[in-house]
Amino acid sequence: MEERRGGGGGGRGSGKGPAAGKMMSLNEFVSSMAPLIDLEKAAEISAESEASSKRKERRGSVMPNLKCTDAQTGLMGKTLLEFQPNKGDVLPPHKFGTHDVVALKPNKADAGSPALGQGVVYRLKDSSITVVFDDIPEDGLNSPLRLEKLANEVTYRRMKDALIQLSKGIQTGPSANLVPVLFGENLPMRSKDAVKFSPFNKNLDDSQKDAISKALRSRDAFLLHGPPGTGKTTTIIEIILQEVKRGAKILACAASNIAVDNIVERLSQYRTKLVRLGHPARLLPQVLDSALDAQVLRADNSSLAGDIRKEMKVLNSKLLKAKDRNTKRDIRKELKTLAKEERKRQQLAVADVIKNADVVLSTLTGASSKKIAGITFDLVIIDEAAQALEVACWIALLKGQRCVLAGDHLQLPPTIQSVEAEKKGMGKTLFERLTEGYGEEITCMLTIQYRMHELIMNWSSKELYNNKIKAHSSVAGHMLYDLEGVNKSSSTEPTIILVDTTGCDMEEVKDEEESTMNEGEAAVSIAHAKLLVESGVRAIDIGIITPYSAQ
Ligand SMILES: Nc1ncnc2c1ncn2[C@@H]1O[C@H](COP(=O)(O)OP(=O)(O)OP(=O)(O)O)[C@@H](O)[C@H]1O
Repeated sequence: MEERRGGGGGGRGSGKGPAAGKMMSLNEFVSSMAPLIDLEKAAEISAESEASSKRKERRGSVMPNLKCTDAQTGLMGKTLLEFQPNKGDVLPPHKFGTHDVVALKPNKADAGSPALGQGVVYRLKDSSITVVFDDIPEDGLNSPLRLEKLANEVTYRRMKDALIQLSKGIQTGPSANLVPVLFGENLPMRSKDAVKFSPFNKNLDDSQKDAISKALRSRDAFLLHGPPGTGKTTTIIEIILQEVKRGAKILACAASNIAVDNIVERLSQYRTKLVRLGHPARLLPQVLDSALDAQVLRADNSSLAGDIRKEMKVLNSKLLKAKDRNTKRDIRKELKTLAKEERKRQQLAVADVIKNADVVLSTLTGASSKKIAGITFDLVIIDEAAQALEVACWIALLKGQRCVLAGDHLQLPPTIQSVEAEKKGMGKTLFERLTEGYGEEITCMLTIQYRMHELIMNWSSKELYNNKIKAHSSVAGHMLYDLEGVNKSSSTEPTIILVDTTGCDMEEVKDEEESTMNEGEAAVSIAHAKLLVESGVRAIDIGIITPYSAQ
């Protein structure tokens, strides 16, 4: 049995539901978002590439004058190149991070000149940077080189593609029933009876169990509202396990690689058949075993492909030695047939791994991978959905019949670079839009938090969550001096210290990139951190956060 939420009326196939009118229509969404994607793309590209080479060096998005010091094959057959500075022992100051997409160019090449290769940053040390390339750049590696951080244009193309698909192909696609609900044309539905389940995680609290039961009842869209530390990811893991148990095939996504890896890591503790899509250089080492490339390498079809490659190597050396034209022609023909067979075997191996997986995990943009094109998922789960652009969510949502979005729209929204795109609504998330449109009909909020002392929690609980959050007894009164080796002192006894620096002659200044800093306040933070270390707190357990990079 099924019931429709929102008080009878309207509903699937019967025209507009009551939510229509207050929710944005599909047409409005598509026509307003398309130009905003262009604005955002232009903002990112101009930030990265319009600056002069020297300015980019100063900003740290170009690393000049490097030498290639090591080349290795590894990481699932890909090539790892290590670079070190030509002058001195340490890399210049830079803003490169692991996972960044970079272009390798001759050091003196013009700004727009073609790259020797494009890769992903794999490892960073003070003295070297290691980049993974799918193919080894053929030449130029012996001369001075530079690396340039690239703007990620692919992401914008994928978002545009999702918009195009959304505007035309939705009547027949996997998400044909979901789309009208997410645009307020049909009302959300759920099965009439509560769903009973036997949890895999025996520690779940009542608010988590309630949310899981409601998610399992939902026939289309469900929102899991998780304030900080309330076990949103813990709850998602249980939803995935319960859905797999009842035979669902799931696509689990998040905007960032790190959030996806977090789910992979926690899910790997159970016996779930899962596969993680994405470039191996972008994955945490502890999830590499779940990576598609790793599973493909272990597959039968893949070892057949390997045998074919060996055969091709032998033929290639024969070809080099062959003198007779006819022999050469025959070898080339055979090589062509083998190459075709090798590609087919690789594709079969990939398709097998994906077909056998109950849970496929990727970033939202990664969900546009050809490897899962044409696959329908029973459920699409998006973690950190309140920090993801709605257009990016659609890349994944178009592949699913139902969705669970987990997040907290009362925390920070996604970062938008273009001021105009932000003003025109690009940062409004699907999570927030659905919360406004359907509210509690499709939402469940987790209410017990497992991270903060209750004095820290009280402010946000009161201001943002209607006083509904309770601290679990394991954390409600925990103190720094409860940690092993930490003494009671004036710095470890207080739960919160607010330092008012007004009138202390601590003025803000701007650095050359117009980023703000305040040396006096930095000194206060450092002094406090030192006091904590003197009281026995491990330096590695202290975090210092500031809103500006210069600070
Ligand atoms: N029912 C529970 N019993 C005990 N500990 C729990 C429970 N649920 C969650 N936790 C713990 O609380 C912490 C936060 O959980 P989790 O990472 O799932 O929350 P989250 O809401 O996703 O976090 P974030 O605020 O970072 O988004 C973790 O250390 C987790 O092990």
